[in-house]
Amino acid sequence: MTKALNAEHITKVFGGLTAVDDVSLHVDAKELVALIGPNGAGKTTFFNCLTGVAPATSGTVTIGGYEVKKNTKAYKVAQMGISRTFQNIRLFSELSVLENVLIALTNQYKEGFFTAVLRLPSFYKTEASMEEHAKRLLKDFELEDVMYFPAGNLPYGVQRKVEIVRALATNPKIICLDEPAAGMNPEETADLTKLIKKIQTEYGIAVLLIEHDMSLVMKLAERIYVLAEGKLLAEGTPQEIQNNPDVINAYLGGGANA
Ligand SMILES: Nc1ncnc2c1ncn2[C@@H]1O[C@H](COP(=O)(O)OP(=O)(O)OP(=O)(O)O)[C@@H](O)[C@H]1O
Repeated sequence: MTKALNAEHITKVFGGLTAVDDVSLHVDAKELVALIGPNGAGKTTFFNCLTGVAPATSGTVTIGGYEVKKNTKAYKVAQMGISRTFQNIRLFSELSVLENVLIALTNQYKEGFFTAVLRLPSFYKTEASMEEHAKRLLKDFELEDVMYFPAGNLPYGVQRKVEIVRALATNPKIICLDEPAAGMNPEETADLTKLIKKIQTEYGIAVLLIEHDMSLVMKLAERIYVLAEGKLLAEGTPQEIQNNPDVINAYLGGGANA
């Protein structure tokens, strides 16, 4: 089976600091994998290498079997089938929830230049299909009640949810979520857990999850990779990771939210 994501020997150097050091990781199609590690371990930097936000110093990334060429722009990498969320919410706060999702859909509903400029009938048909698609997604994730609200006015947990649905709207092979539960209350975290599971099982999209909330990770992940000081410390099932002495020493025993 083609892997949703295959990253081999990724290294990222900032000046004198090697933030990610020869890390290889893969996510199979429809698999849910977590990447954990103490603060500063290199998790977000690794995500940035995967998604073209800050290209790796060395190493290769393939998405759905296609290699990401060096210096490919982040939006081109996204078009190859990887989408992500950031630690800090990056919605268009003045726009409505619906408009935020519509923006993410535009790549899938491309219109010819003349069709758009001349406002030919197919332009309006495409617009209507996009809106229907966006509303279907919002309904599916129980966001239809807030779809006309400015995204920036919504509670934090709801904004996070909108951001994930927006990432889903690009029709990716894999979604990378960077600490989606950070700052959420227990009720919001429970809702988020269901949402992530739904992306994997009902939408058939692979998920790579960075998260400090260990109960969420242990509940959701099929496999876990552990980073420490930029290096891959361990890889295994949740049970193997929980019982790995190196991991307990470096992370779970180090005051993490276990
Ligand atoms: N743009 C940058 N320039 C220089 N150093 C950086 C840059 N980005 C990250 N770093 C450094 O790289 C290391 C890894 O940081 P990174 O944010 O990837 O860790 P993390 O595992 O995601 O941490 P956290 O769990 O706190 O988000 C840190 O020492 C950080 O200071």
